[in-house]
Amino acid sequence: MAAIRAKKVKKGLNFSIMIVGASGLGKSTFVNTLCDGVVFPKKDYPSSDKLTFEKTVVITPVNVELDLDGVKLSLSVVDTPGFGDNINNEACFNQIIAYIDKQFDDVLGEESRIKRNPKFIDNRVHACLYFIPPTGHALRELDIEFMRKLGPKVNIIPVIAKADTLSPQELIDFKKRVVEDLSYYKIPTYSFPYDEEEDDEETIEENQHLRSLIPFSIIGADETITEGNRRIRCRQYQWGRVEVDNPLHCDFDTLRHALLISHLNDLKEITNDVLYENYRTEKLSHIKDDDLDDGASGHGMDEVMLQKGLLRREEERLRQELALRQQQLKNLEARLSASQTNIAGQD
Ligand SMILES: Nc1nc2c(ncn2[C@@H]2O[C@H](COP(=O)(O)OP(=O)(O)OP(=O)(O)O)[C@@H](O)[C@H]2O)c(=O)[nH]1
Repeated sequence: MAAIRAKKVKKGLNFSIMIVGASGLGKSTFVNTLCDGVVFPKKDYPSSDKLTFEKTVVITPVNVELDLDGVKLSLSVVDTPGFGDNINNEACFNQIIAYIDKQFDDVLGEESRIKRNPKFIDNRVHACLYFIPPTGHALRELDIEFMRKLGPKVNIIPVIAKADTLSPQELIDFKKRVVEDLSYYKIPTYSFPYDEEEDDEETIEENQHLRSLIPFSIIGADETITEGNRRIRCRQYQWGRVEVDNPLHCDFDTLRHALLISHLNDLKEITNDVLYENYRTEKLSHIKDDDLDDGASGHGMDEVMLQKGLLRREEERLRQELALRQQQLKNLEARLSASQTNIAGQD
């Protein structure tokens, strides 16, 4: 299975990830580290008195072209700054969910067109990284509520932000509590699925390992140093440094590999075959109900389109038949008038 995924990646692909979490949790730094460049410039943070007003969530997709060992990947990063700052987060939830729905609607609309738009861009979100604050306690009500709302629409991958602020033991305990909460509150997240009967041992082991890391611990780099031939992306402290790409320090590198290489196609397939399909079914069944409520005879968008096409064809057929009959009538009238002239001549 892993080999098939790697083959598909070689063709050059597009992929869309959404980054969600409270302000200041290191989302922009993470994206810059993921892309190994400055996608989002470092911000000047306002003083605490300026943070009291309510911010609006601005949904801003940014496209980045990545070269992963010769493989071109067009990555769309959907950042959602400021989520979780407001006392009432309902508006933020709605905006983020509306963004995901809009991408599904665009694909649904495109599928229903008789003539396809060759320039159509599919912007459906394939993975949503949900940044959990490193509180060391458990999931907050806000995290639970939001992930439960998002889960049916997008592959959620929970991550612990700024994992370097927790000691190794605190991190182990926090991960355990988050996993318990995810299960207790039945929060649908991406599960690194595998098939015990069909997949090979290596694939099963890889997925089991990835599952065991959920929620992934993340550290964002704020500088890069060179030691000999080694390029080290890290954060430096008085007591030492944490290395972002070192699996002993955090799960960043493993997550990056899963997201952009090994599980990219699986995330896209689940988005298309499961999440979009569920959305489409629900949406079309609502259209059907609305049609029935209105007394209309259509059965969902596809059926309405079909009925329209059939009606148009019937109209065309009747038009042609009318033209034929009119011609036949004209011929008959001409023959009648000719025979009347003959009769008059004979008289
Ligand atoms: N300790 C630690 N600090 C981090 C980490 N990642 C980012 N930071 C710091 O946290 C601060 C905020 O980082 P940003 O990346 O701007 O956070 P953000 O989530 O994008 O913030 P908003 O765009 O306001 O939502 C910066 O000073 C970063 O240097 C990390 O992994 N560990």
